[in-house]
Amino acid sequence: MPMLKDPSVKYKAFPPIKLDNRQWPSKVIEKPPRWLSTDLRDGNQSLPDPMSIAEKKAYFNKLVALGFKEIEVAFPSASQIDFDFTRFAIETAPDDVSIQVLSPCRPDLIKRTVESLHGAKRATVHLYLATSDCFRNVVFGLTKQQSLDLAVECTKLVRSLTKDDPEQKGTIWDYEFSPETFSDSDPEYVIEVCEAVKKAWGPTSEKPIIFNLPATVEMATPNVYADQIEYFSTHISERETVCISLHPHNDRGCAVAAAELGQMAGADRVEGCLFGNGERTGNVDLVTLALNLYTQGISPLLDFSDINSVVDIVERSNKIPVHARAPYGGSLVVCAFSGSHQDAIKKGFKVHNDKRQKEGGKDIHWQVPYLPLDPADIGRTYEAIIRVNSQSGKGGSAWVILRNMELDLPRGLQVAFSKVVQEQAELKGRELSNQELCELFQREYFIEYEAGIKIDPYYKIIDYALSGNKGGERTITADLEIGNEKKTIKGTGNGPISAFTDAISKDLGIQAEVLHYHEHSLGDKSNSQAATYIEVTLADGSTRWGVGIHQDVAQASLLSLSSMLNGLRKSQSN
Ligand SMILES: CC(=O)SCCNC(=O)CCNC(=O)[C@H](O)C(C)(C)COP(=O)(O)OP(=O)(O)OC[C@H]1O[C@@H](n2cnc3c(N)ncnc32)[C@H](O)[C@@H]1OP(=O)(O)O
Ligand SMILES: CC(C)C(=O)C(=O)O
Repeated sequence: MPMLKDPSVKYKAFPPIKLDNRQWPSKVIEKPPRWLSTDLRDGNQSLPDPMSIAEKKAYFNKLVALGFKEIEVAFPSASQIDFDFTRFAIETAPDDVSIQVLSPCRPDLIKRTVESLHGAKRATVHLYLATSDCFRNVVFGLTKQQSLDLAVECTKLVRSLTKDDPEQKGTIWDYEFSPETFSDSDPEYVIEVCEAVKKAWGPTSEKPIIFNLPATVEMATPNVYADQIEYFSTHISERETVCISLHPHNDRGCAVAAAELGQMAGADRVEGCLFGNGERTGNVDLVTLALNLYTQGISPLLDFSDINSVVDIVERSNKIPVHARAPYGGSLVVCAFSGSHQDAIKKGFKVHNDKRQKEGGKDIHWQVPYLPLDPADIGRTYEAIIRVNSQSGKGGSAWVILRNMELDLPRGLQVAFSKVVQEQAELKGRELSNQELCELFQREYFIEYEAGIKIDPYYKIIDYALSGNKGGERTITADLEIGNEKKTIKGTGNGPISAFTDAISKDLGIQAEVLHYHEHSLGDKSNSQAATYIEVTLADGSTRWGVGIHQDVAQASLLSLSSMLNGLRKSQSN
């Protein structure tokens, strides 16, 4: 069945909400909402392969560790497993964590649900009843008044079994009512039902009733949901005795936007799942909402410092991978392949780290191009940020060499090495790992370093002696191993480098004039090594780089010249 040329015959645009003088567009989110995780209920009920008890327990413990204070753990009347898991949660929850459970407005199921909570320190009974015309007519066959009466009768039953029952005084009870399909309901009718439910429950400002307003199916643009929330917030009476909770689903891919605009519209609480698991296209992603707050400078009061462990438990429990591009947690979201991004990120990190060093290492405003968040804040390593393939530029491979070998390549050498990398990346047709890049660098410049591979250069410096002449000239006598032969070369100059280039000119017949020289120390240990980078102009006018690493700076310089000789020989033999 192909798509309709005129879909309007089958699909109707969602009508705008009549909301005079809407305020939410000019509002800003200034604090985190009350969070409720429904991973173990709405998330779990939607899984092809539901969590085992062991997986639920591990997930529950992770939610507590992340800082959730309200956790919907089950639908206890649905199965013995859900009932028993509710008991586990009741028995293990910290005193400040409220255990929430869901029940439909069916008295027999409500009684079973309340039974599952016996002895809880804190518990929330959550009832739901759809209020849209579609559900009321198609699923229940009830009139508006009958649905309202059912919601009131069930609320009174919950009250009689919980806060009004002397046997239940040991539990701090909360009550949540969801006009299910709120996003497709007549706003005035929802208010009518909730006013009646509120009257039946009897909330106070200290113990507000939770009205959870679900976009059970996301039906319209996020601004419409915000209008619906603001309408509810401005029309419900005794607003101070009400906690407005959001429960957006993601059918149009807008759940995060809907949840943020809904908070701007007055909501106090958000229900969702980690990385957006849940029915169909999922519930709103609580990780994204929390870290969106964080990158606005607002603590979400949830701890995602080890985001990889969150990804791990979500994937293992749901048996559904977190999308590689999922905000903050996706495997590809803190890495850049394209050259201009890598270049900008590398420069951004340098500016940031230099500024931070000047400030004594304290945290400063984060402004690194393309990275809205410092990956380290959520436990992600910098190494993974820049990865190299055929789309990468000089900055990417230079970043990898810097991070893995501590070699801060001068720009000219970055350009030269990037050509070598590009050739390899195109040859292999894939990303080059950090190890492959470091080995490529070693082989290209014939250098060895602690964690690297063994290199067998043709030109080796075995020993050398420097002597000073009158007038400040220096003479070098260097013992080389060239292939399998030993040879001593001798030259003079104003320093070791010029003396050595003089020696290779006289005794090896290789003209090399130093064009650029850079050096820096490696590591912060007192016996730290020196890295030197030399670019020379050869007799034919071409240029070539050499790299040397040694504790002695002079020796490192000579090694960079022998590196250049080896590279020259390699290019001539190719
Ligand atoms: C939007 C949501 O995610 S809501 C939560 C949904 N989650 C689940 O359903 C998971 C757990 N549910 C279950 O295991 C089962 O539904 C049970 C055990 C609770 C009930 O099973 P059954 O009695 O066989 O009913 P069934 O699953 O077919 O549910 C449909 C019945 O519940 C009624 N119903 C549905 N929602 C509600 C509600 N909120 N309040 C009252 N009745 C409701 C329907 O009208 C229908 O009644 P009918 O059979 O008389 O026509
Ligand atoms: C039970 C309610 C809150 C629900 O899950 C939904 O409407 O999506």
